Amino acid sequence: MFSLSSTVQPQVTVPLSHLINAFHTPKNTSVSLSGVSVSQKQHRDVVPEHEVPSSEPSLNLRDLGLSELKIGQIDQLVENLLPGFCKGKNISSHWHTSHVSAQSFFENKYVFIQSRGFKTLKSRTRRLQSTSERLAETQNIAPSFVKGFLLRDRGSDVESLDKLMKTKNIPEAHQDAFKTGFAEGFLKAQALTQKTNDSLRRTRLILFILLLFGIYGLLKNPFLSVRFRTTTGLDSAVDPVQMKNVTFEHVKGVEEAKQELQEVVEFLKNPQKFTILGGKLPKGILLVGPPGTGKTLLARAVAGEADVPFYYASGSEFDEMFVGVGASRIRNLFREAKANAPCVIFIDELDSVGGKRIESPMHPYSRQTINQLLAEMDGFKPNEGVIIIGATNFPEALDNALIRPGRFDMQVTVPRPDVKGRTEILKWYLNKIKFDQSVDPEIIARGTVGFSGAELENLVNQAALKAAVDGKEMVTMKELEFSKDKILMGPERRSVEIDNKNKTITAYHESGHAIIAYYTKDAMPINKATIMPRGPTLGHVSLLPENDRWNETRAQLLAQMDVSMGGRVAEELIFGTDHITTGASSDFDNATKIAKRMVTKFGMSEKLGVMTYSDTGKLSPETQSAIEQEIRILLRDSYERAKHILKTHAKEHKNLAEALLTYETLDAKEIQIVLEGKKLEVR
Ligand SMILES: Nc1ncnc2c1ncn2[C@@H]1O[C@H](COP(=O)(O)OP(=O)(O)OP(=O)(O)O)[C@@H](O)[C@H]1O
Ligand SMILES: [Zn+2]
Repeated sequence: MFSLSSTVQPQVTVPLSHLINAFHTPKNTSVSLSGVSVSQKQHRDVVPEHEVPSSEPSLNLRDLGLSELKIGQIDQLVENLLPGFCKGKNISSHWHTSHVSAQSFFENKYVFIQSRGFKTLKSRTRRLQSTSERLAETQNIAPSFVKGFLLRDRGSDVESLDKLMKTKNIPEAHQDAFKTGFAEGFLKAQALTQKTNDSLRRTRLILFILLLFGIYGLLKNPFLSVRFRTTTGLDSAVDPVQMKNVTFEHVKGVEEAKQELQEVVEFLKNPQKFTILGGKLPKGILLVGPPGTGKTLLARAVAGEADVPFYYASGSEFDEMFVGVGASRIRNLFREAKANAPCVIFIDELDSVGGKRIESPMHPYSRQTINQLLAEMDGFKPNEGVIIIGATNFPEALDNALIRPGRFDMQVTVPRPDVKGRTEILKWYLNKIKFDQSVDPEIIARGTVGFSGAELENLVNQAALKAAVDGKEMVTMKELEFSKDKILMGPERRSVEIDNKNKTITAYHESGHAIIAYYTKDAMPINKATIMPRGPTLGHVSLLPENDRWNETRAQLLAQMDVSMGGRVAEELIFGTDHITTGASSDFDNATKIAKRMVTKFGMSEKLGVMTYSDTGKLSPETQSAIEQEIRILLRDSYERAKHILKTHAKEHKNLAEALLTYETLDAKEIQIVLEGKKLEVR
């Protein structure tokens, strides 16, 4: 059994203490920023999870509609919104104990709000003003400048709070966060359009709203912890977020994906007509790609282009502790969607609800959830006009049932942008800030290989921040280069380190396969090995059957098993059992499949004899356990053989991995040269 590394689990909550710390270290704006943005979702699988003690109240960034917090936003959040958010939560004692510097700050607010008066509001507003002034002083920048510079308008998504509160599916425990998010979005929107005076009036209004909600929350649910949000989903209604404002125009550098999705848009515009004309569409579309490449954005754009409702759900939301909650959420979601077809249902992080790995004690009811999802997908006809778009970074981790025909049977790859795409994305985000004539996005694009859309957006924002901190009027190449380097080399660009680490792991993994194939008599000869990611896979070794007809003898099957094992064993030998990756577990699956076939189909087991067991379900428990036992033995032996070979040829293994790291792809001849200990010619 392999438990896949827990870092795959999305982590989008930010402990309040981080925000507070961020706020309390105005000098270290960048450091504290990264402390917060560590939890931004695009870093979720490369950054180790924060230790968020369950008693620690935390904010869910996604609920705020944010992928990261920017300096101005932190300021605003902490100053205006968190108190409303914390209201009614049993948190004050927490601040007493562990956050001394934050304690007084928060206690103040706490008392503030409890006085429930307009005077309080006024003084809070004044306080707000003074803080931005204070910040401005320490940074030597004008507050309005900071705002105009950094807070881009995403506020057009925001409708009236009343309406949204009614129509959005928000578990009770999330409502405060939602309100905060709303108010936050509101602030953002008005930051662009309003002058300070005006904005203060609005801020006051928001504070008032929050205050009311705060009191309401206190009366209703005084000790509801933020992270514990399990029981409230059962009866919640689901309603769409209409995304009229997001179109394909907003998604840059993923032309192929857009083209593939164009047909879906046509379908959604007029489902009946589309099907009458003989058009056929999958029910489910899987958007596959690394984090931050715009999968969510694309899904919204599909709905936006077709002008239909967009239902958002995140796989991790279904990850519930109580029986039936996830399943019932799915049911509600589909019921609402079907009633409002044509529409788009988007399920982000599909792997966290539909992954193979979720059958673990950590996720006791996920099987129910996934079954419900499957039942719902089977339960309507293609012409009903409901399109389900799922997003995942790990398609190989998905439950096979999900990708069968009639379910998520269309895959659209959303890759990291190439240089042209990066240029477009940079231009797009540059146009939202003030930048100097001399700025050449293409130069930056050339230096940012491997950056995702979200990272490029971040780069531009960081440059703007830098310019603001330096008291400049505009962003120049200097700031862009600075933030590029900072992201590339600074502590927060862990993804580069991780990318390098991943590359190394992949190199050892793939050379593990190659070494076994090379030194095992009956294995197929190697065709090539590569660590270049192709589609969603990190790397691969391809083998060539010698003859057209690959006659599978027992020895050949065993060799095949060993080759499969090689990748996993290599990871274990080099990096230790703690670091075995997803890719490695699929090797193990592979080997298991072969072993199973050998025992049950090919009669290749001594113990069970020459017979086939076609329907394993009908066998006696004894026979079944004998089969399992045999499979286990085959796997164990294969594992040992692979381990032995890799240990014996540790030096060759290392050489090959290093050659792969240098050349990325090696063909059969080159592999042989390396394994014979000769030098590869520089290509
Ligand atoms: N191709 C792109 N064009 C424009 N903006 C982009 C692009 N990719 C990412 N972004 C920016 O980054 C943000 C995050 O992207 P998004 O949430 O769509 O990524 P994702 O692929 O869904 O990531 P995840 O896998 O983490 O959910 C977007 O809201 C957008 O601001
Ligand atoms: Zn492998």
